[in-house]
This record gives sequence, C-alpha cells and structure tokens, in this order.
Amino acid sequence: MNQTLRELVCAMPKAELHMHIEGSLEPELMFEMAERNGIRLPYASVDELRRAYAFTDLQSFLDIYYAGASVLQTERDFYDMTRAYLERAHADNVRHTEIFFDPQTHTARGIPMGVVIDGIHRALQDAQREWGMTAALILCFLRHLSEEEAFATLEQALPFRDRFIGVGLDSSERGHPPEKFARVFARCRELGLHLVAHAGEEGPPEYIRTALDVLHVERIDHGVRCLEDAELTRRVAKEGIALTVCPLSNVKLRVFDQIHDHNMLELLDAGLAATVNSDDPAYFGGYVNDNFVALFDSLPLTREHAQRLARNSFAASFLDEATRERYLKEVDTFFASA
Ligand SMILES: Nc1ncnc2[nH]cnc12
Ligand SMILES: [Zn+2]
Repeated sequence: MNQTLRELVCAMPKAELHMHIEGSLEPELMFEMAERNGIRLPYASVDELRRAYAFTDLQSFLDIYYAGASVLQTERDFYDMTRAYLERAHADNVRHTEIFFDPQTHTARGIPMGVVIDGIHRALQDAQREWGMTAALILCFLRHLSEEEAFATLEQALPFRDRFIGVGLDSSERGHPPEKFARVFARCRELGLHLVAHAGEEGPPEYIRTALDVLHVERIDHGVRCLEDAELTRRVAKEGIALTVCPLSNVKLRVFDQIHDHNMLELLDAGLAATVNSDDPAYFGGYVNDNFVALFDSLPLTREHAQRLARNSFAASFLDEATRERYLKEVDTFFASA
C-alpha cells in the first residue's frame, strides 16, 4: 500500500461499532490489576501470557479471555480498562464508539452490576468531556449460558437502563443459535433497546438469517460467512443491514488463514454495508487503525473504499440523526481536502 493511503485510513474520522471492552485489557494492565487485587494469574509474566495468545478457534480464545477478565474487581478497574481503550481509540481518530460489555462474566464472580457499569460509564463521560468523543454501551448476553440467565442479567441491568443503548449476543457461536434467545430479545425490543448479535463468524449463514428474522437485530456482528449464501447476501445488501467486520480477529481465530484471504473486498463488491472494527484489540494484535492498515496493505482496496468504510461506520451507528449527519459531513470534508 502506498504511504498516502495508509496515512489516509489512519487519519480519517471513523466510528468503531464492534469491540468488547474486556478484550481491550492489555497484559501489562492485567498484571497490574492482578497485583493490586491480590489475584494469582496462571502466567509468570506478561511475555508468557502473550505467548499463550495463539488461538486455534473462537473457543480457544474465549477460554483465555474469560480467565483474563477475573482481575477486574473494582469500579476503578473498569474505569482504567475503559480509559486505556478510549485513549487508543482517540489516537486512531475514532470519533464515536459503541462498546460491548459482558456483565455475566463479572456478576458470576460476585461483582455487582453497578460496579461494572459505573466504572465504564465514568470513562465514557470523561472522553466526551475531554475530546468530544461520543460513546455508548451495548450489553451482551453470553450465548453459551441459558436464556433464563440472560433474563436475570437483563433484570439486574434495568436499574441502569439509561446507561446502555442496546443488547448483543456473543461468546461460543456454534451450537448456540440466535433463536435460543428469542424471548429475551423480544423483551429487549419492547423496552426500546437496540439489538445486535454476533452471527456468521464461525457459525453458518443460517444464524445470520435467524438473527434477522427471529431476533430482529439491526446489525450483524462479523457476518463474514454471509457470502456463502447468495440469496441471503442479496437480502442483507438490499435491507442495508450493516456488518461489523473484524479482520485481525478473523485471522487470529482462523476464520481466514491469512489477511490476504479476507473477504472484505467481496463484501463491499456485493453492496454490503461492511465496517472495520477491532473486536478484542489486546488479544488480536491491534486497534482499529491496525485493522485498516492490515486490510489496505493486503487487499486491492482504494481511497474510495476507505471513504465508504468511514461513511458506513457512522451510517450504521445508533447515533441520533443530527449527530450522524454531522459525522458523515466530517468524513466527506476530510476526503475532499485529503
Ligand atoms: N469475536 C468474538 N466472538 C464471540 N464472542 C466474543 N467475545 C469477545 N470476542 C468475541
Ligand atoms: Zn465480537
């Protein structure tokens, strides 16, 4: 990729719509928290921990990711983790971010819901005040757990209803189809929450169809396997359903062998509203600009694709119309003068 295009994708204003805050916990901060909270990690050092980040599939990652989250104990821990992510995102010219969190990973260890949400929320407020960055929270249900447990989590979160804008579905995809959560998503819909779900990452295109038809989600997280089904691809394109794609994650979790094999260009050529995101940046080798650079280095993507990806990221956000339009104008102004 020529230098100018690399600089362009890094400098352009963008939104990030798919990142798990627990997946932004860098090993150094994890060890610091373990020490201050008196927790023993099963790794002797930061380097040893990093060496364990050699995943063979989604589950092999999730096992390490949930173990890592055990160091998060206090409101300050949730604040510090979120603050560190927001600083990285700000440096990558992220103007708006919609952040997933996995409350069940914490409440199952006895951490109160309020500690989790307050710590994250305070960091979002600081980012807004200091940099004008906009940010929102999306509560994810763990799909390897039951729908009853998802309902109980929703109940615990409702006192904090004004602090999250939607719900999502993550964790082990295969064997846990979207329809397992039909009733809890229906309830969330009644509550006026935005709805998203991971689908078509490791799971089949059928999971994308049922996420749309049964859960009524507004975006699909990942969705890269959509292209295996031509009719579904036409439908997702026609309905303008955005896909929050995470290229480095896809390579680390062996959805694609190498970044050169990634199907981002085919997704865009099929008219899909694809976006670029970091998923779990501390585990997958980079933040959102690292994902852009890897893609633009490896695929024949152009300046026009860059502008489209930046526009898609804001267009697919859950921002109010006026703010979304303001950001879209910022993208167009950036490209007109770049
Ligand atoms: N890529 C991913 N897929 C499913 N669940 C996740 N939780 C964190 N990252 C995830
Ligand atoms: Zn994800």
